[in-house]
Amino acid sequence: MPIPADAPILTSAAMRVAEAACAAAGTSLSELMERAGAAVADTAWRMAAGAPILILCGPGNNGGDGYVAARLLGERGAAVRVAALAPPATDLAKAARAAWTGAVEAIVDGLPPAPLIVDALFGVGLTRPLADDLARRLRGFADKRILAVDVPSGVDADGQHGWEPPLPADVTLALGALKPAHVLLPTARRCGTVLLAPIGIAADRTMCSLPRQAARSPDAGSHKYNRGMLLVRAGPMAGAAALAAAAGLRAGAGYAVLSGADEAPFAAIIAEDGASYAARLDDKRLGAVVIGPGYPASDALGRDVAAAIAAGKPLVLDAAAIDVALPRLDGTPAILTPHEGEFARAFSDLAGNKIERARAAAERVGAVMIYKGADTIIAAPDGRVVAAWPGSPWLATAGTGDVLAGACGAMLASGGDAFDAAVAAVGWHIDAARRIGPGLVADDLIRD
Ligand SMILES: NC(=O)C1=CN([C@@H]2O[C@H](COP(=O)(O)OP(=O)(O)OC[C@H]3O[C@@H](n4cnc5c(N)ncnc54)[C@H](OP(=O)(O)O)[C@@H]3O)[C@@H](O)[C@H]2O)[C@@H](O)CC1
Ligand SMILES: [K+]
Repeated sequence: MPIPADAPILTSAAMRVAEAACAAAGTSLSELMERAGAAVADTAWRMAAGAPILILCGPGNNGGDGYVAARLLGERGAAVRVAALAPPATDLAKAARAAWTGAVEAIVDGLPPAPLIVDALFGVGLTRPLADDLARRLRGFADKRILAVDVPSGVDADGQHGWEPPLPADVTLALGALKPAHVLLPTARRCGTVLLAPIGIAADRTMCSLPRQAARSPDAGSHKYNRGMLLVRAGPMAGAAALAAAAGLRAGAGYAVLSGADEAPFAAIIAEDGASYAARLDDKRLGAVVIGPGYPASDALGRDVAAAIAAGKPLVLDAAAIDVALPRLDGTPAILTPHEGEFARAFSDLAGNKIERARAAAERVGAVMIYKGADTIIAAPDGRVVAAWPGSPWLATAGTGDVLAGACGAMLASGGDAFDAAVAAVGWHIDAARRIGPGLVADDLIRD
């Protein structure tokens, strides 16, 4: 289920702002609809490969895009039919309907299907779940190829309601920008391959999909300390911290110390007993501290986290270390990596979709949040968001969170912005998982 990299994500309200800005800058809304319809027609043309196409049009501008696409496909010689749910209700959709000279069938039981169905029923203007009889009729097309215009109809584009569409798409053509529903579960799974038609909208980029990761190569002036010196503090389950330290080296740290452990997976990692932890925290060359992997809540964890915060080093906090650190962070640069259960425990009062909750948590704590899951969201206190859907399903296995924490440590230790470090670490983690694929165990991520 690929999705365009580094693409803007806009809510329906932000789409309307962008649309108005376009109009103010001289591009009419009918021109935008023409561009949208042309992009739908191109995609449908390729997907149909000569087979007949049935376009289902709704009453709003999503339906308007469908009528424009029908006209353009007809002009190209495609075998295209149109069926409408209701007459067009907006001026733009009325004009698009009027320019379609073919027949308009009704969406009723027994409507003959076509090998390709274009779903132009509802886009960002959906305000409630679909009526039962419409949902039932749409389910009847489930064995056809489905191209959804903007979002699969029935989906709440803003991702506030997890309404699932009766007709999941093989391809969804997002118009102008991605929408939260394309990157958040459960709806992201129903969008198929997501493509983006830019249509000339100047979209705000505060919220984007995960960018492609450039290879991070050391340069001629690099040495082990300026590539990033990383300290991983082990708890009772030292294996998890060892995974984090090894991942830190693999992700590009120049030097990794594993404090409080007898052995490490690589000879290149300095494994030492916990007594020197305080001295390590004082080391001026130290770039970041990772604490939490394999370290359940205890007085010792509280002391170790407090010492790390007092040292003022950039922190990566995972698992129980998140709860311990929250009341004390107070401006320390940090990346927090909660999974669903940890997030719910720490931020049980926050409401909204996953993006909004991640953002609110980051703002409250003043630290970067990597809210993990198949639809990982990275949020900064200043409102920036990167959505990492679809990740790799092979990461759903023990130890991969420890590896991510170590990768965050490496990116943070090399200096720079904590949000950029978190994005780079999530990207590194997903790329590594995709290279390995079936049968992945967390240890594979640190091998090569
Ligand atoms: N933004 C842009 O830059 C561009 C946007 N473009 C396109 O416009 C789309 C947005 O269009 P839109 O705002 O007209 O809304 P849309 O999704 O067609 O539906 C609204 C209609 O549906 C109705 N309705 C709602 N829920 C319903 C339900 N459950 N069951 C039944 N009816 C329901 C609602 O009526 P009401 O709620 O008043 O009853 C209203 O009549 C966008 O996704 C993209 O495709 C492009 O053309 C170009 C550039
Ligand atoms: K649609």
